[in-house]
Amino acid sequence: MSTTESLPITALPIIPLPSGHVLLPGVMKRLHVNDRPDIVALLRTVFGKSADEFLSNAHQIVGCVPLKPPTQVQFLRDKAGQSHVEGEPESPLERESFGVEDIADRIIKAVITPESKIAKPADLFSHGVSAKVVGLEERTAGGITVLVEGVSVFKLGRIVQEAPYISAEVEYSPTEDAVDATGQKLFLQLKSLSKELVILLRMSALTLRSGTGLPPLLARRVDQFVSSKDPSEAAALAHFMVSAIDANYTDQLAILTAPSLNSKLEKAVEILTKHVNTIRQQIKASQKAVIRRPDTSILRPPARFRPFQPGNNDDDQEDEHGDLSKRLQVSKLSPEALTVAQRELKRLKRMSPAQAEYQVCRNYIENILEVPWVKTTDDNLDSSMLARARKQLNDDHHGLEKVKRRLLEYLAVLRLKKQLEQEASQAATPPITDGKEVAPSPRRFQDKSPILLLVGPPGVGKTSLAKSIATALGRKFHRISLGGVRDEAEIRGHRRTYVAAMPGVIVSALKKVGVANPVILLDEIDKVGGSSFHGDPSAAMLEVLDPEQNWSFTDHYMSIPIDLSKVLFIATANSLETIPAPLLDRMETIYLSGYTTLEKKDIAARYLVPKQLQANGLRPEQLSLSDDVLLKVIQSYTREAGVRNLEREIGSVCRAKAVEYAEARDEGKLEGYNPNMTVQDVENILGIEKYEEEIAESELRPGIVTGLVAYSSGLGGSVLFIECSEYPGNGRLHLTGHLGKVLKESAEVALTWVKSHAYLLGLTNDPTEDVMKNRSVHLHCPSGGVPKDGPSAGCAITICLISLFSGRRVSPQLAMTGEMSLRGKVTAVGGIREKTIGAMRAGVKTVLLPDQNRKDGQELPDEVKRGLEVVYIRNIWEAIRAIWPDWTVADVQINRVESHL
Ligand SMILES: Nc1ncnc2c1ncn2[C@@H]1O[C@H](COP(=O)(O)OP(=O)(O)OP(=O)(O)O)[C@@H](O)[C@H]1O
Repeated sequence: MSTTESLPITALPIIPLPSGHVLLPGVMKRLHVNDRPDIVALLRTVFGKSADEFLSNAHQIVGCVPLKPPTQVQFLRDKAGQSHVEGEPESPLERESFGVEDIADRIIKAVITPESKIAKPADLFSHGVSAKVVGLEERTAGGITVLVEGVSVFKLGRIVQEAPYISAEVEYSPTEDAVDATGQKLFLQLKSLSKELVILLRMSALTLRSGTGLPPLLARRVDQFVSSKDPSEAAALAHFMVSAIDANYTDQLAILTAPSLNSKLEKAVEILTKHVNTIRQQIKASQKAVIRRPDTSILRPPARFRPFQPGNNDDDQEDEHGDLSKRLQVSKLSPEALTVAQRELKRLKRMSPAQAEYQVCRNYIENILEVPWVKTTDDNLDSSMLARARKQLNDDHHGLEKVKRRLLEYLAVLRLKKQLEQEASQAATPPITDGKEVAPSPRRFQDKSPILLLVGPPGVGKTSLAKSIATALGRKFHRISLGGVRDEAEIRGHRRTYVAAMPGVIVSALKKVGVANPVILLDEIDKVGGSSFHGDPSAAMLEVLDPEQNWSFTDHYMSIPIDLSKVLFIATANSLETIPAPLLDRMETIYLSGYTTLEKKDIAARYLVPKQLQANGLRPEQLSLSDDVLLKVIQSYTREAGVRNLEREIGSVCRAKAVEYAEARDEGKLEGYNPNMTVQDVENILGIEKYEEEIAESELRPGIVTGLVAYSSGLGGSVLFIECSEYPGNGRLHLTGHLGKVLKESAEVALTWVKSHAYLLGLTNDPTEDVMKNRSVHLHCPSGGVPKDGPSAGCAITICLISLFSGRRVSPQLAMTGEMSLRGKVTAVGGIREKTIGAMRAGVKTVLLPDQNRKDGQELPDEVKRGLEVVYIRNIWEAIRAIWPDWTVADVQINRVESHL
């Protein structure tokens, strides 16, 4: 739109614009005037000297005329927007700094910094723009700023005056044409380019650090301004946009002199397109730069602490992605795992390594790739498997016949199942697509073999049995120690949302062995913590150990179902008491009881001595340990159900002998070295005896009875002395010796029974007399520091009280165990094997066992059967008869009276 007709002025005072500046209609411009007496004179004359005069003359129009572009030199601008003149490029760097391909050959010589000078009429460009002076400002740095607003384009005519300022006749350009169809198209193009530019400038405010971006508020305003324009304002939009982007001098001059609206719009579209492309490139380049040099100074340690990382650049990142993709292609994953891994890899490719999430995602993919989803080792399940397994178990372990038999049964079943599986899979051959193996269908044969639980005292060979099974099967072996696991996350892994999240022990074990069918030993399953605020680890074990569920075990970190059905789990425990019932229910228990002295001697001779000789660098002929020596070590230096301490003591003996041998050899006195070890040598090497025969020290007096105890900690069995003493009192029973509740109750039951049968026993003269009248009894079990509990001392306490009241002694070589009811009935107890072995070790000759334990008695080791006389009793009367065969008082009562209540 033109305002030509409303402007009658034909001669205008002219402000020559500073070099490189162009004013366009509708646009405001600040002109910094410094050292320009011509402009100061113009302003004084035209607008008066005072502010009031200026305001009253504010309608005055001036002509703003740009300077002619130098004809002999071409202006070019570099990326930083500086003007340069054409010339030969001096270096690739110089060429690079322009980054404009089409001027690559011509290029740039020097930076032009035009000094302000008083322009002459000859310097003026042919066209200019009439403008309103809308403001004047004094500058702090000196000079003034003139604010002008462009009104209309004119052609410069005759110069009317040259000094003190230029004044010239002007000829306004004709009214602009109405917008035709082409103009309409160009206008729309210009509008959309303008909008795109605003968006790009907003984006660059986020990505570029150079401050080229547009603040959001301003961007919105510009956007609104552009949107509000209609085709009739096409020229105004062109002027505004070309000025706003600060297009180069020649382009602005081209707009100024455009002969028609369409050519102006065409030029504006061209300028804007160029500009939009440049900004796009800048944004792209800046994104690359972010990837190349992530500005993560906050996230990273300072450079001097940073380890050297070779080639931390784009290529490395692409290598990493390529490497992961390759591994993904070759790894055999389950279909679910493959889908997840592909999805995560896609996510990873979109991320910048500077993002914290990048490493998390990468670790996750690595973990998926490391888990053996389908890879297995071939089981040695051929026809010779059972014979081989039997040999392996026998080679590694002495005795344990029952356990070995059970393990062989287990392996036989496994083999039969495997055969069935093979037959089934042959019948339904898996589909092959594109030569690739198809993952097994979820309805395949599931191996639901029971999970074995080996229970027994420490050092009886539970771990080594599991290892032997793995060797016999040819499977990989891994041991997971569950002792002290309190946190469910240790078994199931942490969710990935946590910092430093990891998979749980089960997945870690699979990653370590690298196959899906290892033998995994879950050691010390009885020491897994119960439910707490950390979750319930034993509940997590339920899923692991349930053959019905564990084919789709879900680790919190992996969150993909993992098939554990091919894993052979073997658990070990020292006692069953702390294992939760549901967990116990899922396992098949195999008991391993402690070894007898003779068994230990055999184990030592066949396995431990050769092992320790080798460990200490001795040859078999350089040390010989006789049976006596071994027995001495077993009986005087170890007291345990297993053989771990025994192995350690044998190790000490071997070391001492190794030193002796080495010294003899070094001194050349080998002929004086004696490879045979004597019992005396053992005492010299191992020091004074740690354990002496307990029976030897016990005195024979009324009120002392030898009971039997099996330690719940799995330490085997031993004897337990029960001592009673009476003192004048009011019938009180005083109990000491760290006794548990059940044991105390047993003592009360025993006292009640004795009181009620005192007359029959001949302890009182009158059936109505209280045997406890005027006396109190103190019952004590020595080793007061060791907690004792359980009902099995009932019989022994009763006998102890009877012995005290009757004054009859009980032989210390006679021990007894059995729970007693209030009717005097002796009932079954546990741990018979441990108790009898302990009794024999302590020098006991006769044991009284409940008749109900006859079956356990029959299964006792031959050595125990030979060394101990076992008497089975059904009630306390039978016990009395067995202990004091000469006591006739009670004899009469045995079969007639069982109970007096
Ligand atoms: N019957 C046996 N024959 C040969 N060696 C044995 C026998 N029993 C145990 N050993 C040996 O005793 C040592 C300890 O055994 P192992 O580590 O298997 O005990 P464990 O029952 O697993 O103990 P814990 O409950 O403390 O883990 C091993 O060196 C093992 O070879």
